[in-house]
Order: sequence, then structure tokens, then C-alpha cells
Amino acid sequence: MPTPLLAARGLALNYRRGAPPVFTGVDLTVRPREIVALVGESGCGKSSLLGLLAGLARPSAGAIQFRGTPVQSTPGEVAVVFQDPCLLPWLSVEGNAGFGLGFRRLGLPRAERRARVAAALTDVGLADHARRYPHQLSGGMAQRLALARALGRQPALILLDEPFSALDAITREAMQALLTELVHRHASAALLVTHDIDEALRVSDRVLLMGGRPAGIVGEWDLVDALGPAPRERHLPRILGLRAEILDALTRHRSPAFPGAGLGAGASARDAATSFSFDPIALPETP
Ligand SMILES: Nc1ncnc2c1ncn2[C@@H]1O[C@H](COP(=O)(O)OP(=O)(O)OP(=O)(O)O)[C@@H](O)[C@H]1O
Repeated sequence: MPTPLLAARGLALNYRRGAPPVFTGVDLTVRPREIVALVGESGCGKSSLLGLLAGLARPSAGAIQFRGTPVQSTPGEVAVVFQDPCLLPWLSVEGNAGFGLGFRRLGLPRAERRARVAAALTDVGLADHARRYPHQLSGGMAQRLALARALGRQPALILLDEPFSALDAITREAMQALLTELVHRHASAALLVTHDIDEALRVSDRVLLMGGRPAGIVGEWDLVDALGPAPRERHLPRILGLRAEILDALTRHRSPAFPGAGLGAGASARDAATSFSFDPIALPETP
């Protein structure tokens, strides 16, 4: 078992003193070259957890290590991609892709910066659009640019928070395949927060399910053993069974306070599908 790149132990988060914690006792690891998906119902704390792992905020309890060193701020080898591509409108595609590479602490010579930007734009298929500006890009192109900006840092780990959820289904699938391909090609690792179980099943090596109140990690699935390497065809028969299993677990661990729920223990995966990103038509009957 390789040493984890990222390891979190006993993480808890309270936004306000005296308020109930959002989550407690969260343990997780991301190993080199691994794509881990973190799924869970809306509001359970996935984005908050990602923020802690990225070093953007401090946990109320617990410890996070990157390559065995405590995380105090975002490590140089970690890049973060959000749902909003966060592009700077006054910079060209090239300028956005290279944003941050000029920071003095990285100490990158200009030629190296240029080479990295060119390679990253080629990786995401935007090399021919280097002189364009963000307002001239489609949503998918903007998100590819956000990915290029992350890749330019040559990260060992990319943390992604719902990066494709605003994209149409076709573009989303293309982006999922691209992400998997690039993570594999650059031998990096990724932790992907997503509310889309299909996305998790398509791109990840391992799925972690967050649930309960306060939330914790309540389920884990090793997809490589079960389904083979990512990216996967969405019609793989074995995917359907796993999807139902994850949805059942999600249902069992739903927060009782979830609006309109009434979906406590015993509710079916088909019921859960109505409030979770998921294609209910393809769901097999559960016993
Ligand atoms: N800055 C903040 N201050 C106070 N409470 C917050 C803050 N950010 C998030 N929360 C609360 O923490 C809980 C978890 O929010 P978070 O956004 O992490 O969940 P999530 O699982 O990512 O949700 P979604 O899937 O809908 O994005 C929610 O109850 C939310 O209201």
C-alpha cells in the first residue's frame, strides 16, 4: 500500500462555537495516482471538507497531512478547481492559464512559465484559443481553462469541487473523460467532490460517501476491483448494481432534516433519486 499523498484524521468542523458540528471524525486518504470521489447529499459538508483539505480553512479538530507534513495553507503541489472557473476577465486565455505561475515564491523562469502554459492549453484543447478572452469562451471551454490553470502548476494532487455540474450532459461526459486522462497521463491524483453518483462511478477509483448528522464518512467502494479502470462506459451492467448500492447507503444515512424528505430508513433508492443527481430511468429495481 503506497504512502498516502493526503491523509486526514479525525476531522471535525464547527462554523460557530456552540453550534452543532457539520461533520466529525472524518478520516480519509488519497494515494498517489488515485482518483477519489466524495459524494453525499446536499449540505452534508463536502465543500467545507474540501476547503479544509485544501488548506483554505482550519478544522475544529483533527489533523491533515500532505506528504506527511501538516497542512497549514494550500501546499505548492496541490491545485484546486471550483464549480465556478474563476477566470479573470481582463486576462487572455493564456494569461488566465498562467495566472499564479509568476508568483515569486514559485521562482519559475519566464521560459518555463511559457512552456507550462503552452503544454497545459494543449492538454485541454485550447492551444488555438490562447489569445481569446473569457467572455469569448463557452462554459465547457472556461472549465477546461480552469483545469489548464491547475495543470500548469504540475500538481501532485488536484482537488475539484463540483467542477462540471454547470455543464450540459455531453460536455460533462467529455470533461470527465478529459480529467481522467490528464490525471493518469501526468501521474497525479485527484479528489473530486460531486453530487453526481454517475460521475463518481465513471471517473473515480474509489468512492467515499459522506452522510449522517453530524456527517462522517459512512461508506467506501473500491471501483477498480469492482469495475476496472476509469473512465468507464456508463452502460456497464455492473455500474447499475453499484449505483443502486450507493444510493441505498445514501438513503440510509440521509439527514432527517433534509427538506421534503421523509426518506429515512427503509426509503428506496428510487425515492432518493428524485432529490439527487441521478437518472432514475436507468435504476434497477431494488429488493
Ligand atoms: N461559511 C459558512 N458559515 C457558516 N455555515 C456554513 C458556511 N459554509 C457552509 N456552511 C454550512 O455548512 C453546511 C455544509 O455546507 P457545504 O457547502 O460544505 O455542503 P455541501 O455538501 O458541499 O453542499 P452542496 O452539495 O449543496 O454544495 C451547510 O449547513 C452550510 O449551511
